[in-house]
Amino acid sequence: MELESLESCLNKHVPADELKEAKRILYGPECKPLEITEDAGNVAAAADFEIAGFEMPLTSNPRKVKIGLIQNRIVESTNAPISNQVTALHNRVAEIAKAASLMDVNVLCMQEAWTMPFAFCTREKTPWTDFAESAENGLTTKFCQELAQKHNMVIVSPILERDEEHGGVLWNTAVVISNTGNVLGKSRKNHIPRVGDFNESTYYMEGNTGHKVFQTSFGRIGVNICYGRHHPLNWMMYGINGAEIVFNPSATVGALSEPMWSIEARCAAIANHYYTCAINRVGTESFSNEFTSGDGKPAHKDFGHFYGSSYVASPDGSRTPGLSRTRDGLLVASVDLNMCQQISDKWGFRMTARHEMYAKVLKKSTEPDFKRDIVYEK
Ligand SMILES: NC(=O)NCCC(=O)O
Repeated sequence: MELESLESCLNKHVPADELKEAKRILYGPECKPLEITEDAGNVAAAADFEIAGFEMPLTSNPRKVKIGLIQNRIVESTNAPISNQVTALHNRVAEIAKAASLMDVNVLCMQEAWTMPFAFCTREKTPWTDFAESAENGLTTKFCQELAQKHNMVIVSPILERDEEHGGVLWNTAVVISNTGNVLGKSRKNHIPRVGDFNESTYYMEGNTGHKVFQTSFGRIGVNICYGRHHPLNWMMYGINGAEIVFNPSATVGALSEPMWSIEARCAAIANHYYTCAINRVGTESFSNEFTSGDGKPAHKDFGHFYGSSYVASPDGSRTPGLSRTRDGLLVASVDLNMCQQISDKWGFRMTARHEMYAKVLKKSTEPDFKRDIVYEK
């Protein structure tokens, strides 16, 4: 049986008088519970998903924004007709987005490739490439444009993109939709995993949209998709472009990455003076045909367990508890964007970063005649 969450385990087993101090050390300055409105609670209960809300620490001069993160299982089996799978996921996300709207969420983000099973492990081209859609005018973008207008929310929608203008090639892309319903633009996944069952280079190449930051009515946002979270320079560039919130829509499994999950996005929030939002899907997805991991172990039909645990981290080092490891959920975090500037003024990592020094040596290190600066005893 899967553990429900780290927090449920701590709450159950750590004595009450020590729990507060343990959480301060683990999670930093306290995130206070945010009241779940009765209507939002009722939607979550009826549709059987977790809803959790937190108010993250505030500055003396707050500029508040509410972020919503959705994590979910796939709804239909992986061999159901594609349109049934996509429609079922649209319906599921519409339910959760309704609760987000009842919590006055301003910016909502879904998990990586949210309209499909995470089928890239199979390395089969069909039927999975048929899930790809145009970022600008595909069905899912139209669905999100309606949601954005209806709920007055910015929506970040990570999909498998088919780029019709360039020969129909595929990308792993997040579409950013303004609360007006207009498509603001798109951000493609920069770093493609080649680890374990994550064989995504079979489907698409490293992204070519750089580190775009989108000015929305609710702050400047960037999207660093999944495996990009292992790359500190990738995180850094969104900060250099002025991001105040960076979303990390992901799909990752326990055996591979769980000990890294709570650290990487949180470190990025601290190092770059912005909020980070780590989102992971939930559940175990099975496929009809066996696949191997190229490691001599027996062929198998599933990836293992996607462990959810979505959370938000603040530039002040605090973080929310994670959502469940097993259930669909909506995490609502009320954040204060002025924290980005105040923490930058306090810690001064931009001022002390010495980028000019690193820029030179980094450039040199990519050249074929580069020699490492190692000192040997004579
Ligand atoms: N989707 C994806 O890039 N997963 C790679 C595995 C990981 O980064 O944990």
